[in-house]
Amino acid sequence: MSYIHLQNVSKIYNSGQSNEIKANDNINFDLQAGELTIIVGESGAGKSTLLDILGGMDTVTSGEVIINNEKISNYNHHQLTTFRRNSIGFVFQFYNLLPNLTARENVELAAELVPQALSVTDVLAKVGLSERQDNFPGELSGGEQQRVAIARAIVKNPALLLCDEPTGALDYHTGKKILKFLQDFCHSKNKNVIIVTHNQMIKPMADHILEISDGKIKHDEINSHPTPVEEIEW
Ligand SMILES: Nc1ncnc2c1ncn2[C@@H]1O[C@H](COP(=O)(O)OP(=O)(O)OP(=O)(O)O)[C@@H](O)[C@H]1O
Repeated sequence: MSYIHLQNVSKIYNSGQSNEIKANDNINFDLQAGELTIIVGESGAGKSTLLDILGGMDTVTSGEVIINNEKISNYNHHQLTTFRRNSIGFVFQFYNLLPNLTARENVELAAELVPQALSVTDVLAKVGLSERQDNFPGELSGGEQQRVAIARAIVKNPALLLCDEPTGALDYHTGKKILKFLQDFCHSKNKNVIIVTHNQMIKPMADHILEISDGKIKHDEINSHPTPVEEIEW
């Protein structure tokens, strides 16, 4: 059984109206446990919609979403909240940190949500922020803020880490470090990481590549020899 299974998944906005949009249009794919997956496509292709569905932040119009043997497409609001809290780490393009909490406090807040949290001190060390943990987000660089956001996501020890354009606000070298961290995290911990991007050049880093266009999966490829991020130029 695949770790993630999507069958005939559609998400239609403004259904039946003149401005109807098929953001996701009959999507089918399977992801195996431990895969780093890149979902790539142009702006408006339906990437964020798909990521939100996988993370239980949005619901499907039709179709089935099964994650770790749980049919989350049948979940009610309360079940989705529990699923998100316990199983999902989410990394956003613009970090979404709480500005009035220090780096450490941002991570602690997430750790308090779940029973299986990792050590806040260890996770901050892992992302290289031990020295900056008492700084507020406004005192940190973009790369440092994104590392706080990643620490906040992984301290929950989630089975599934979802990243929506995680390097979109970062310069080339900082972005590369963040992608290397995500690749190492996935492969060393055997976790599932899904990265949404419009950057075709980073596809070789993934174990699994899904190309999306007009809400449809246009290409589904397994890469049995992913390239280490440090060897990719873009
Ligand atoms: N809440 C909504 N109501 C109506 N239309 C929406 C809504 N959310 C997204 N859409 C539309 O669905 C389509 C897919 O949007 P989505 O955000 O998933 O694309 P994306 O590939 O993530 O784009 P980007 O890279 O620009 O973020 C777009 O046409 C968008 O305008």
